[in-house]
Amino acid sequence: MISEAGVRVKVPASTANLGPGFDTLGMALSLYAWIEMKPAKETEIHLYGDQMKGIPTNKSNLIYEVAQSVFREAGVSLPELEISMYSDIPLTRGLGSSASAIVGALVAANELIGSPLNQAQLFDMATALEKHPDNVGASLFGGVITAVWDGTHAEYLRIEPPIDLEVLVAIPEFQLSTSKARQVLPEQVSLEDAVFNISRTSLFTAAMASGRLDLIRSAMQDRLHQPFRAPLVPGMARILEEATAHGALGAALSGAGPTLLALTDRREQRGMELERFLIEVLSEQGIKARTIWLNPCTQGAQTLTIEKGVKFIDSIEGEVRS
Ligand SMILES: Nc1ncnc2c1ncn2[C@@H]1O[C@H](COP(=O)(O)OP(=O)(O)OP(=O)(O)O)[C@@H](O)[C@H]1O
Ligand SMILES: N[C@@H](CCO)C(=O)O
Repeated sequence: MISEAGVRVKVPASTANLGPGFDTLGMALSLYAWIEMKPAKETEIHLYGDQMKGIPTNKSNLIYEVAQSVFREAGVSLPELEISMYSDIPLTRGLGSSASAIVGALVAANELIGSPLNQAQLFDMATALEKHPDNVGASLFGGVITAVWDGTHAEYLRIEPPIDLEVLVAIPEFQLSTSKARQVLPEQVSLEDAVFNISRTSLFTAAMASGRLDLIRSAMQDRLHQPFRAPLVPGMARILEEATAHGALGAALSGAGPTLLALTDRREQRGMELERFLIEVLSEQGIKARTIWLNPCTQGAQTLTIEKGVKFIDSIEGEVRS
């Protein structure tokens, strides 16, 4: 049954890899995008917020295309849609903007036609579109996700993030597409490096599950992608090496970058020092960056009630401010 009133979905940003868990680990973050979808006579796409610049407003828009893939899968025809989107998630910076758009569109489109697809089907579709399950798993389910993908089917386990875990991100002004950041990776790795990463990914997952923040420092080391991506983000190698001396539990490139992410223990209160360190190192390399303190987001994509008579952007602005 199609909802004529439309649906609204709020979806979190995410960070992928968390150091060693390349294409495997993800964590949802308290930075959001909102998507509203309604049946329409003629397709209209309204994009709001500074982050949406340059995104197409015709049927080539990712949200529209993903929605149509849900309708095809469910055997429903709904070619004309009114889509509104507001996002605080910066594009092409390593905070899962494409994953949040894909997940938001899948969840909204499915809800719009009465939820014929289950969560596992949505996760498989999201992973097939994004090509790896880490960001989409975190945006769909919230929390910390460890996931595998066999090319058809994705499996995951969701871990509740430790309560004292806090996240500092330094978001450089420049963009770095995932495809560019994947092109620099080697096709083969040594057994030694594979073992290095498997052991740390396992330790990170277990540390999250048991609240052992003290293990994060060793667990966040990586040899599979960060060393090769370091030249793309000047200052990154020093930040990854020295962040723990400035109050971080551990640091990583967020997703494919260029955002750098530090995990902290909110009880330790060394945030200012860490923030200054990240900004200074990037600035020495001529890179302007803004920092944001975030929390792990425990809730994945959620459907919100649409208030009658209130414009999309007015109600979202109310929610962003509150
Ligand atoms: N709301 C949206 N509508 C349409 N296209 C979008 C939207 N959000 C993201 N995209 C597309 O996704 C691209 C960014 O994807 P990319 O994987 O390169 O970076 P990211 O998802 O921000 O970072 P990462 O995957 O490293 O966490 C944008 O350039 C844009 O083409
Ligand atoms: N695991 C992916 C995340 C970015 O989408 C990568 O590092 O390329």
